[in-house]
Amino acid sequence: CSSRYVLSQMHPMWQGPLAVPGGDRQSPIDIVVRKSVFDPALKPLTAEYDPHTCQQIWNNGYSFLVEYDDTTDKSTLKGGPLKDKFRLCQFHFHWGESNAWGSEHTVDRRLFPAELHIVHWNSDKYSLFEEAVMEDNGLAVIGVFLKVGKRHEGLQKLVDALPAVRHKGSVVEFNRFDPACLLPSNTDDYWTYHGSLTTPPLTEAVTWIVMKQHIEVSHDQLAVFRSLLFTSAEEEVQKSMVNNFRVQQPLRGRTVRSSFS
Ligand SMILES: NS(=O)(=O)c1nccs1
Ligand SMILES: [Zn+2]
Repeated sequence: CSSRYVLSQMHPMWQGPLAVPGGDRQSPIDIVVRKSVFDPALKPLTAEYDPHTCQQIWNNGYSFLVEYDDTTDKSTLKGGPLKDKFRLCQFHFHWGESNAWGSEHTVDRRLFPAELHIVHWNSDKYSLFEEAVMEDNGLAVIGVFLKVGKRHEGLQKLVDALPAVRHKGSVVEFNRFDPACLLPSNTDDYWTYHGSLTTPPLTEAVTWIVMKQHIEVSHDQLAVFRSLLFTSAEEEVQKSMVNNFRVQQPLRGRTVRSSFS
């Protein structure tokens, strides 16, 4: 998908000083469970992904993106808090150098070792990711927390391909991967709120859908994530790709809704 347009504007210093003008719905945030509001109108999510739309894995110098062909509506997300149909574009992760931290969202301040983001754009309203990324109702991102435990069999195919994209800028062909295998068994229980991309351009275009149930991956699988590099092959000093998460942002009066009571 064309999220490379968005992510290629990355620069390491975006973490801190970059204030988004008028940014009052930034992400990530801490989800305070007792302050979330149960909304019985929230529906179950319907994710229908065609594994054949999987195209490649790309190290963009910030994370590794598994990118999908988003020129048709073959892989879509609807339901949940969404009114429109959203097209799968890519998924990626954020993680720490240690298992003690790494996620972007937290639940009652609890940190997880990593967080999966499955990125979709509103194909009922827009015709390209680049357009949707600038609009309020443009994107829907599913967030799933990762915990260290038993090995995730579905993830292993992706883990085995990662050494081929060790350096920033590398791409490897990657086919037939269904991101649904990375969703928790229960996708009916989630929190949802309006926020932003957590990497540049940080636009406030995202309906966040954060799963209550986490998935488990093994310590060794997470170690392969940490073997990736922020730096390209040409750079003298190689830097491990770790701690690629944004600092938490103020809630600014937003309400986080829950699909469960
Ligand atoms: N980390 S994120 O899912 O908010 C994202 N940033 C840019 C494209 S997708
Ligand atoms: Zn992300």
